[in-house]
Amino acid sequence: MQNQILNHIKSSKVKGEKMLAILLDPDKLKLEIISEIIDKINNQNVDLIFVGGSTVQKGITDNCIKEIKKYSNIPVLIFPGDYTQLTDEGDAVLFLSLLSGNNPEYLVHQQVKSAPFLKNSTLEIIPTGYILIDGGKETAVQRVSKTLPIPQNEIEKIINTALAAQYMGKDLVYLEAGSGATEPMEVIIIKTVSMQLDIPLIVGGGIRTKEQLENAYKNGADVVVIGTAFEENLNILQSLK
Ligand SMILES: CC(C)=CCC/C(C)=C/CC/C(C)=C/CC/C(C)=C/COP(=O)(O)OP(=O)(O)O
Ligand SMILES: O=P(O)(O)OC[C@@H](O)CO
Ligand SMILES: [Mg+2]
Repeated sequence: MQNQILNHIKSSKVKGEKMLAILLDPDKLKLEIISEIIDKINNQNVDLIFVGGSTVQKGITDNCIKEIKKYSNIPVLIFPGDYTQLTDEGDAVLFLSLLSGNNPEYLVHQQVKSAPFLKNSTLEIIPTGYILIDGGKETAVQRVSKTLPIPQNEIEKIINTALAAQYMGKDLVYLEAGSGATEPMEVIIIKTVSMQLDIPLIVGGGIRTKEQLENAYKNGADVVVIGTAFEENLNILQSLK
């Protein structure tokens, strides 16, 4: 069905049902351990599985998602660092444009390079404004994209960038503090951005505790993404429930 996953995210937002996404990085996932990993995700209120990385070896996302799909019915969204990560094994792609930076490669060229694949693809395409916020240390996204994050105190710029995403027709905004950020972004950012947006808001980067998760939800995040904390402790989801 067209827009199935986006519609699910939108209707959850309307109902106030918060969503949790777990980020899995194909580079770090040996195929042999995927069944064990999925076992830790199933039945833990995980709504979405994101698969991607800033740099992923070409061609491995395919087998990684195939393996995930053997053990789980949770929708798989490709969260691509570049167009080579696209595969029809996924259910949808967060069709990112890195709006916080001024590198045309990540604003539009990666998207152009993905068009020949996407025109014959079954992936649901979800246009997403991706906004990198300074999380206190240099991140993989920053290194790969050669762009600077927006400082947390430039709140007007963050709001305006998120609004511009919505006006451009993006279906989602993703506020990213960077994978493994020492601290999640200040909740005031989530709050002010979410209050001004009509479209759903994804928040990720540095979220490790139940309190941080709840704070993100309370302040208006519709989807929270957890990657590093799960990589470091596969049993963490029990304590976040
Ligand atoms: C639209 C298509 C086909 C591609 C989008 C390309 C764009 C605009 C990417 C944005 C910039 C970028 C490099 C995003 C990466 C997002 C991501 C998957 C982050 C999670 O991975 P990390 O944890 O940061 O990276 P590693 O763990 O691989 O170091
Ligand atoms: O790895 P963490 O810090 O949980 O961040 C998740 C995601 O937002 C990274 O792109
Ligand atoms: Mg990572």
